[in-house]
Amino acid sequence: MPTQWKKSEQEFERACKSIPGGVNSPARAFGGVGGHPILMASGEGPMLTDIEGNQYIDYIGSWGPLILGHRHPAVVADIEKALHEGTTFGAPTLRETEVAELVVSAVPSVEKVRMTNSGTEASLSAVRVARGFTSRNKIIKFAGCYHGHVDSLLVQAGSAATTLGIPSSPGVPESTTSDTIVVRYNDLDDVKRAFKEHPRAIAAVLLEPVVGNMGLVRPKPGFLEGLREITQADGALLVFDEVMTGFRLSFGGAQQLFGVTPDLSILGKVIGGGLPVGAFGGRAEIMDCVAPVGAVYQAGTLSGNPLAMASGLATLRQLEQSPPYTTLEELSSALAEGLDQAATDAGIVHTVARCGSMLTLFFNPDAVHDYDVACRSNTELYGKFFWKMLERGVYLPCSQFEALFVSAAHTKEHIDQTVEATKEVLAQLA
Ligand SMILES: Cc1ncc(COP(=O)(O)O)c(C=O)c1O
Ligand SMILES: N[C@H](C=O)CCC(=O)O
Repeated sequence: MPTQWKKSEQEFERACKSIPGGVNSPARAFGGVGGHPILMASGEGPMLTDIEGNQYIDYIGSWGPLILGHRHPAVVADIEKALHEGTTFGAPTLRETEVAELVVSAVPSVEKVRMTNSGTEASLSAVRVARGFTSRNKIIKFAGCYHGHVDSLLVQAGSAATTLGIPSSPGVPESTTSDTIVVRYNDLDDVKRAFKEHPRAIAAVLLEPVVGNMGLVRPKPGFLEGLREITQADGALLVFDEVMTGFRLSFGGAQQLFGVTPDLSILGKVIGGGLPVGAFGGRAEIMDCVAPVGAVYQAGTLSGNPLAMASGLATLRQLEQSPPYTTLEELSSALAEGLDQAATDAGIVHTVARCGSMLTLFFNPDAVHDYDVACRSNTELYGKFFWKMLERGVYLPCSQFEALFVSAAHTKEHIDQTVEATKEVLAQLA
């Protein structure tokens, strides 16, 4: 390790003695780029500072939640206020209703919403509700989509499962995944085939409407609309996992951007503004299946806890009152164009994919529209690119199979600096 990361190396080795792989989530382990993770100490706006004082322009934003950047003053102030009132009561609070009302007003599919502590919890609860509501068991998921570490969905999952080459995890019994049908993203024929094989047996089609977990992959025109038609015709539920895209691609998420309304939505990341939150919501008749109104059991000691609700509420209010989406679009499109041009100038085979403030520079000759194409990317080159960018103070995803996130705290100067660094690095790697 270069000398500026000596302390990180030592501290990471120390962590490995008491934490599996030294990390509390495998996506942070640098498995896709080699070497040790850098331990971070603080964040401010779009910048991260590591434990040795090195600074980075941060394009991770904690893997998506920090759309306003680190320590946005309005978010910090509301968390501090909540902290002084009490961290948890195990009883309903006003903030929970306020967050729920905001989500209902913003997200087209959501008439009622239940809070959880993570996207994983929200996904597993949404699947249970879909099964309870339809009295069917089978679930369609798409190769390369990631919905958290839910047993029944941990099949050909994207994110670190792809980075680390774990197509299906030991510890997940076949009996748990036998009702999971995996089909190809952006391939309506594959979906139709599954419905033909299992008529009126499929509870839900679950997907990331824009995928962030095999790198950024956009839905082809007509794909989401096609899924809406197929599910409606069969009586299956359409479930959008908007943990990454919710409140990021627009205030109403990908469903608002693409004009396709699912039956259920899964939320996380931005909705917690950097504290642990997930949520699932949908039409009232479906959500009323959930206990205590209905019989589908779902619960959580700390669900909707005051600190997380304060952080989420402050973030959502900020997004509603000063929408950053036009600025995010401008910054992100300038970044995508800059990366594209830098790779073209260096003569490096690549393709850039972007939707709003999420994007990926794939070292891949083909437009990436599904998992198989994504997996043909040059991950070795990506690893070299990642480290050289880090040396220049740009913190990118530590895997080819993760998206990069631009925040409202980034400025044109940060984007220009990043593009300059990319030009230098790719010229060296050509
Ligand atoms: C689309 C998607 N769904 C679900 C999850 C799971 O969320 P969490 O990590 O909060 O459990 C993630 C991220 O991890 C995600 O990106
Ligand atoms: N891609 C993952 C989720 O979005 C990254 C976060 C994690 O699993 O730690």
